[in-house]
Amino acid sequence: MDPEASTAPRASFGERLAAARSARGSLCVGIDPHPALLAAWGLEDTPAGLEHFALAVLDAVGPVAAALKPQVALFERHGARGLAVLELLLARAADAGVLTIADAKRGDIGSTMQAYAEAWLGEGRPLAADAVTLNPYLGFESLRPALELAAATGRGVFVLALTSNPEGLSVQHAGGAESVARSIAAAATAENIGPAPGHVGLVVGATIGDAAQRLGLDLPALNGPILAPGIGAQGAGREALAGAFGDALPLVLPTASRSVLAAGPDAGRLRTAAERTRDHLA
Ligand SMILES: O=c1ccn([C@@H]2O[C@H](COP(=O)(O)O)[C@@H](O)[C@H]2O)c(=O)[nH]1
Repeated sequence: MDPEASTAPRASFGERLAAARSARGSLCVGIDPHPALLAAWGLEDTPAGLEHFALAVLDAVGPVAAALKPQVALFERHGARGLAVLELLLARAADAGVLTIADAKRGDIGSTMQAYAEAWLGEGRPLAADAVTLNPYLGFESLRPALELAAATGRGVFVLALTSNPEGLSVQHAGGAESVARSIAAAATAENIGPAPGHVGLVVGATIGDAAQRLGLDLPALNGPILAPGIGAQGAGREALAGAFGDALPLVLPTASRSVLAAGPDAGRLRTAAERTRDHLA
C-alpha cells in the first residue's frame, strides 16, 4: 500500500455524498432488521440472522444506492453481539466504498456528546460511520463536539428538524413563527459555510406536507444534504417529496427501509426494488 495514501485526508462528507449520488442515484436504503422482516427472509431473530440480513442488503443494494442507513436500535436489541454485527457491516461497507449513515439519533450534554461524537465519527473507532443522525433536543449547540469532529474527519451529521412521525409536531412546530424546527434549520445552515456542499445535514420527513413552508424553513439555503425518511412504508412517494421540498429538492436524499427490504431475500429482487424506488423518486 502507498503509505501516503493511507494518511491522505478524505474529502468532506458533502463532497463524497454528492459523488455517490452522481454515480449511484439519489436513494438511501435503510437497514432495519425488524423481527418480522427476518422471519419473512427465513432468518432467525438472532445475531446470526442479523448478520446474514445486513450483509445481504449491503451486497445487493450497495451498488445502486448513494448510502445505506443502518437503524442502530435494531442492532442494539441484540446487545453486544448485535453491535458487533453493526461494526462488521460498517467495516464491510467502507471496504466496498459504500457510504453509511448510522441512524443513532444521539444528543446529550457537551461532555457526554463528546463521547457520542467519538463513538460514531471518531477516526479508527469501531462504530464510526460516514455520518450519524443527531437529536438537538438538548439545544443545537450541545451537538458542537459532533459538528467539530465530523468536520475534522470528513464525516457528516444529520440533525433532526421535522421528523416523519405525526407526534413530532408537538415539539418541532412549537414557537409559531420562531418554531423549534426553523431555529434548528437556521443553525444547521450557519454551519455550512463555503462553496462545497456542507457536512451538516437535516432530517426532514417526506411526510410533512407543507410544514417546512408554513414554518418558514429556508431549506434551499442549507447548502447541505436533507435526509428524507417516510418513503414507502410511511406513505410518502414522489408527489409528497415534491410538495414537501419544492426548490430544496436537489438537496434531498430520500431514504426507504421496509418497503425495499420486503423484496428480499432474493438479491436480484432486492436490488430491483431499490432501483425502482430510486428511479420513481428521481
Ligand atoms: O423522522 C424520521 C427519522 C428517522 N426515521 C427512521 O427512518 C427509517 C424509516 O423506515 P421505513 O421502514 O422506511 O419507514 C426508520 O429507521 C426510522 O427510525 C424515520 O422514519 N423518520
